[in-house]
Amino acid sequence: MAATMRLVNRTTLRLRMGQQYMSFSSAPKEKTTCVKAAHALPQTVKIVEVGPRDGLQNEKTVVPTEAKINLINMLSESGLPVIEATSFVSPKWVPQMADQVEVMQGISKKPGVSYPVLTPNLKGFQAALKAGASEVAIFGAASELFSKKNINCSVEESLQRFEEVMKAAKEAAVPVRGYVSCVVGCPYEGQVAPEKVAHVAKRLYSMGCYEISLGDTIGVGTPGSMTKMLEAVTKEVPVSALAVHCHDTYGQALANILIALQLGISVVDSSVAGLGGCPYAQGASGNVATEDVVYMLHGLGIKTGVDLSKLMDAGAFICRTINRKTSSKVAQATCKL
Ligand SMILES: CC(C)(COP(=O)([O-])OP(=O)([O-])OC[C@H]1O[C@@H](n2cnc3c(N)ncnc32)[C@H](O)[C@@H]1OP(=O)([O-])[O-])[C@@H](O)C(=O)NCCC(=O)NCCSC(=O)C[C@@](C)(O)CC(=O)[O-]
Repeated sequence: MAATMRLVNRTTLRLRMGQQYMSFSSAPKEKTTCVKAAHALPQTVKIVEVGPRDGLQNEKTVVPTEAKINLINMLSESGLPVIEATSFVSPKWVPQMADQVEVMQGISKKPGVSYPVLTPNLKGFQAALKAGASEVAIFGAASELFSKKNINCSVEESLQRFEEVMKAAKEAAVPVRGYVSCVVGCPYEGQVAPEKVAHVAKRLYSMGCYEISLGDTIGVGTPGSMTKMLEAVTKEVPVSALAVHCHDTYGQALANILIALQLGISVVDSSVAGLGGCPYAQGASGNVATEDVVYMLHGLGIKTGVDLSKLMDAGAFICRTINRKTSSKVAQATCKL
């Protein structure tokens, strides 16, 4: 037993990223980490459902537009306040999102629900506006190599592009959310320094993003590394303007979300049935399942406004349609597959 424990402690976790293996040695550095300022948990949490975009963008076979529209409509009926619907990116880069206009025009927009879309540049922003989007998200990264692979420019160049989007968005009175990807680890660079994340988050906030979503794109974060990263970011951006976006590759997402809640964050991104992954971060698994987040939050007495049963119906629908097994533990446990 003791020998096994020593072995586990020495184990370097490896995440397969295409042909590369990045190492994330964990335990020793994190032993000294503790949550310094635990806030009272929030009474309500806003869940940002990213399944129709982040969840589906990585599917290899094209998901029929009608199925995407049905999924979004079912999610709207479950009480979710925000549903990221699609992205206005190049169809050459992400073919799965090529039907963005049809999706935006086909969904039944429920009053009170917002349907943001991703826009990497001015071209995407203008197309999104024309298709009826009333909220957009720009997406940067804390890692140079990921930025290059994902949006074909450096971090600084991306921030300059985003300034153009922000200017146009201000003129059109469109709210803009900002993402920072790779907030604890990058598939190409390994560990990412919390200061880099804080720098990009601050820039996005300063240019006018009303909310900054911190993405553990490849799901390597632990409560230790999340705490360090969040402590750095909260020095630069008010906690009320932060969200967390956790992928669940190493099964740490719920623990990481709980850490974020304890630090005062009350906006959580998640994906129904735990679908997803980023096309430019091969090997990373989907987002934390929305069903599991809702179950945990309700168990903590935190209000979300989400009807778990209707949410699970939406998860079951999309899993049947794309012939995938749900990653939601709650759906598995209740046999809503
Ligand atoms: C940003 C670009 C376009 C740069 O790509 P580029 O090739 O450098 O762009 P370009 O300006 O040189 O233009 C090349 C072609 O793309 C067109 N183009 C240019 N812009 C657009 C646009 N907006 N919509 C449609 N078409 C566009 C443009 O018109 C031209 O067309 P062509 O003349 O060759 O026919 C490209 O790299 C791209 O689309 N990348 C998107 C990648 C992506 O969507 N990744 C997944 C989302 S990020 C993510 O998942 C992480 C996140 C947010 O979830 C958080 C987390 O988990 O951490």
